Amino acid sequence: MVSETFDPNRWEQVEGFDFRDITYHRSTESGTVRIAFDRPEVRNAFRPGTVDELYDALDHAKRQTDVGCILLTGNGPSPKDGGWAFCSGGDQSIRGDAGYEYEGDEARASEQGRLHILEVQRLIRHIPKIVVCVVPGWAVGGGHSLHVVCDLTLASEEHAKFLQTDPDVGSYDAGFGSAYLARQIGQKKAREVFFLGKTYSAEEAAEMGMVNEAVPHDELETVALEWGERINTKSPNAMRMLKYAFNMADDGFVGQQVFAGEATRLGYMTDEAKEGRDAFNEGREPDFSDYPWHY
Ligand SMILES: CC(C)(COP(=O)(O)OP(=O)(O)OC[C@H]1O[C@@H](n2cnc3c(N)ncnc32)[C@H](O)[C@@H]1OP(=O)(O)O)[C@@H](O)C(=O)NCCC(=O)NCCSC(=O)CCC(=O)c1ccccc1C(=O)O
Repeated sequence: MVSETFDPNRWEQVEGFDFRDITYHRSTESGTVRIAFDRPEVRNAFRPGTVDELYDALDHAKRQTDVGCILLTGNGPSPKDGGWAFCSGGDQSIRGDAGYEYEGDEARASEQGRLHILEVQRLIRHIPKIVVCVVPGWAVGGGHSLHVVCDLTLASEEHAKFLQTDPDVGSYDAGFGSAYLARQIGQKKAREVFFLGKTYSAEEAAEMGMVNEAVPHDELETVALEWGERINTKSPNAMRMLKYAFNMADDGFVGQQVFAGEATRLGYMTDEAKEGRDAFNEGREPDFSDYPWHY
């Protein structure tokens, strides 16, 4: 069993990977993929290998031109105590003095401690698809930050709980996890999340504006798939440009660069740009006289 909320009839495993800490499936019905943390016995805490796998799956999903939606979730429940989690952040049991350390992998044992979940955050931020965080239980610490950076969040009414423990363990996501959270729920509330470390239900998180919808636990993945189907009916160009437009105001020159890159791609697709390319390759002056100065 992948997860109690997972319907095996609606998914097929993506071939070519041998993941240990995550699962990766593609919908049999729409251009939606499902990537899930698979360490339910530790509330889906991530270790460096988990982060590597997550990055690889997201990067693979990014390159599928018939996929418009990525569901990021956590498998469960825990076989130990039945508890549910999306993700409880960095695995504290393998945290070294300078980051999280590879374990059980002698080839990588000599590597520096890693803090590369931030690379995953940036990939989610810039991936030209809609990423929906599907929260079946705890979203805590670095797991909370991951939900913040996703485009949408759907949560289990009964089991989802949102909590920031970063300062309890001497950690601080001073990027999207905090500053972008403040954009979503306001400065006072975001400071409350970190400075008081209260636990919020799915309903409270929706009221605060950091969750889009809370639905019954049994319907969580059905609704998530419906969202995926809905997203996939829309224009890929429009969705990509909108995502980058939403990001741009907060992302400075990097946001502008990502948006502008897509604008350049659209430009390349025009006959006008092709004339410039063809003229160069044919060794002649370009003739743009057929192309209007649009206003
Ligand atoms: C998540 C809890 C609130 C759940 O509480 P509860 O339901 O009562 O369950 P427990 O009995 O506590 O836990 C069950 C079981 O799971 C183990 N476990 C839970 N979380 C973790 C974890 N994060 N690491 C390791 N193990 C974990 C727990 O020990 C139990 O094991 P047993 O053997 O059964 O006893 C609660 O568990 C909790 O508070 N967990 C800790 C949450 C936490 O503090 N997470 C770390 C926050 S810091 C972080 O994530 C930094 C990472 C990060 O994103 C980052 C930030 C800035 C720069 C870089 C980075 C980066 O790249 O990493």
